[in-house]
Amino acid sequence: MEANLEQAVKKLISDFECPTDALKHAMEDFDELRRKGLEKDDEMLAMAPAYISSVPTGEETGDFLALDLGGTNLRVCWVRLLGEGKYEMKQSKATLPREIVRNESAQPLVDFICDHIELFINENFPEKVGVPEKEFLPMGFTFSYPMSQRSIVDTTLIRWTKGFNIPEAIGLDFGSTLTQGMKDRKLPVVIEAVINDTVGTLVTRAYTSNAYNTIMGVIFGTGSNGAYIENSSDIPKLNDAGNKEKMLINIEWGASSFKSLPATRYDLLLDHDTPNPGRQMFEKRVSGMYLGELFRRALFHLIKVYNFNNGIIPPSVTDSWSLETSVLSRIVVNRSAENIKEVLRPYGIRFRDDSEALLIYDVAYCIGRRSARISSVPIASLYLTTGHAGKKADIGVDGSLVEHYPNFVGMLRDALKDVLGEDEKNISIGIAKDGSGIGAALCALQAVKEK
Ligand SMILES: Nc1ncnc2c1ncn2[C@@H]1O[C@H](COP(=O)(O)OP(=O)(O)OP(=O)(O)O)[C@@H](O)[C@H]1O
Repeated sequence: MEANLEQAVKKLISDFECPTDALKHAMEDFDELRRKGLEKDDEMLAMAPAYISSVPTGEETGDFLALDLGGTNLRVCWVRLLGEGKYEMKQSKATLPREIVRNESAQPLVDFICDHIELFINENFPEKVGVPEKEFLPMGFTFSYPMSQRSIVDTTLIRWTKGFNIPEAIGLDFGSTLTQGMKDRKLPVVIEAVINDTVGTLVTRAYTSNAYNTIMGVIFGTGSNGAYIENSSDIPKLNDAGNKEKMLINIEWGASSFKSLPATRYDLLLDHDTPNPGRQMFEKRVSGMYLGELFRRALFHLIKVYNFNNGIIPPSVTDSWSLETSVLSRIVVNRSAENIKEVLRPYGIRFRDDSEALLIYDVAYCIGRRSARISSVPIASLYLTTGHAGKKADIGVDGSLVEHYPNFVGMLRDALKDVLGEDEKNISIGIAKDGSGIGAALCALQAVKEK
């Protein structure tokens, strides 16, 4: 191993450190951004009221379709809520093609979604084809992009995130666009609720956990974002809360930029090469879409400047976005030279000796650890500033990163302990499995009840 390489990795690791003081400063920044977003629109944090005013008790029942348009996948589901926090679910999943999610026109996306709904209905509900409108299947739609809402179904897309770029759809109500697409195809479906996956995660966790004090839903998937429960009276921009005391708020915290958090050279280079430089800065350090790319950039630097891999830059390291975050998970799961060599061999990475492989482990580890530590900022800030300090509180989480990156929740808890001290023990964190699907069904149920 080259001594220079060891020094370079040490420096890299220290660049990815996130000291407790910086996290605490960022919590203050976050609280300021949160309050501004509650005051008026067009602030850095969208703070979008979801027009859902309560969380489920676990006793809800009913059958619903759910549609989940995430950053990576499309899911069409059938959900049966059984009460007692239980459910049955059937789903079909498709990866969203890049040329569809980066397109001048929204029509290819609408067609793609309608194709999948049609297939799902033909397979599971053939008896519904051709029924009159009052017999249509009620559907909850999880649309996880920054949107403003005027009611539980009326939305306006503010901007795309997570690598989507369909300019035509911005400023429009994507739920209506989709409804029109379904009408054109005569699909027997009616959208009853449009929600964000954060809200879906919160309500799903409340439904399934028996915790009674679920206060937040957090996504760690392609993007990262959260929802929480706010007092309607503390949302100055809300004109009409419809006599509802509480309101679930989708924060869009992926957009936060915390001046106090140090940026590495890899963050700056990555940001520069995205379609939205200077924006979504939290997301670019935390979420699944970006961690693999940060790792690729770190490898590139180590090869180019420190002769790692004998100075050979394989295509997996030259080509942007060619290293998935799942690669980091596979490295970090086992700190043995054998594992690291095996995971990185297909990507054209070779090691002079075992200690060099372990250095690369440390690089992968510090990128994931920083993500988990930064994630503590909005969670701890909300816990402290929305009336939960010193009390038990439960948080639902969902997304491939938190589910599959080894010990992500453990690292998040360590950071919470750093910033909250003993209060960390008051917080329970649990995966809200199938949050987008179950959550969409639960919100559709609430919408139907309130009609
Ligand atoms: N094993 C893994 N470990 C860590 N990250 C992973 C793993 N598998 C997938 N990912 C990352 O998770 C992201 C996809 O997250 P998820 O499966 O929750 O999809 P999604 O619902 O489309 O995302 P979102 O909810 O943000 O819209 C991708 O960016 C991918 O790189």
